[in-house]
Amino acid sequence: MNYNKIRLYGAGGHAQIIKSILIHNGISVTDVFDDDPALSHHNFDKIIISTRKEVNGFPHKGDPFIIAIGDNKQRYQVSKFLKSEYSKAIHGSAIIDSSVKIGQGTVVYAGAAIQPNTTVGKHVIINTLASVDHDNIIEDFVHISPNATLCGLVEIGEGTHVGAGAVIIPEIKVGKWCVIGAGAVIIRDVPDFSIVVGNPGKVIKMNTDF
Ligand SMILES: CC(=O)SCCNC(=O)CCNC(=O)[C@H](O)C(C)(C)COP(=O)(O)OP(=O)(O)OC[C@H]1O[C@@H](n2cnc3c(N)ncnc32)[C@H](O)[C@@H]1OP(=O)(O)O
Repeated sequence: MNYNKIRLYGAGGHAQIIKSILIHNGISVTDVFDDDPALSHHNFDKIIISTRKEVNGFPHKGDPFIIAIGDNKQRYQVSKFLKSEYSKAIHGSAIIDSSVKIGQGTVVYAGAAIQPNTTVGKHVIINTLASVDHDNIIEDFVHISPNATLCGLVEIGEGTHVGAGAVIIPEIKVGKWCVIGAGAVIIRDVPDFSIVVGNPGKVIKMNTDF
């Protein structure tokens, strides 16, 4: 479904990029909510402060949302509380093959490329100039950072953050809620919850934050 009005949950630095994409695409941002005013970006003047605990008072019904929060765990948590429809924000310069499937709540930034037969889940971030090649499976709540390169037949598990400029060679499976460090080169499968850095990528610790 195409919407011409969208609400944002989150008013930080990541949210301002989503706002910019929506405006370029001719979509109005009707309301912006945040539960942590200290982190809001100066680009947002009117923010409705709300907390996730006010589930009953929150205006779940209305224009669809994008959860405009860069942190994967936070996006996941908000999605569990927010009982609304979701939309997407896709920059006009992104190159996305017509066979690609993209879930609701996902954002694709300037210059990103997504090649044939790739599936991108819900509430995913494909950041600026990221290259996601053919036959990838990107699960929900993933973030592929700027300039990261995912070769063909790569799988990225739920909630994993692939850092800026990381490279993942073909046919690699990265587990869920992992962090791939900036600039890492991943040449072997990565177990769930791993934090991996370096070339070749090595697990340095486990993600205990989830
Ligand atoms: C638009 C945007 O901004 S999108 C956001 C994109 N963000 C990113 O790409 C950030 C990705 N995050 C990283 O690379 C982080 O450094 C992490 C998550 C891998 C590690 O962070 P932390 O858990 O805080 O680990 P910490 O900084 O303590 O480093 C642990 C060790 O790993 C090393 N290390 C950390 N990151 C890297 C890296 N990217 N490459 C190589 N080594 C690294 C450190 O030097 C340190 O080594 P030492 O123990 O020998 O001193």
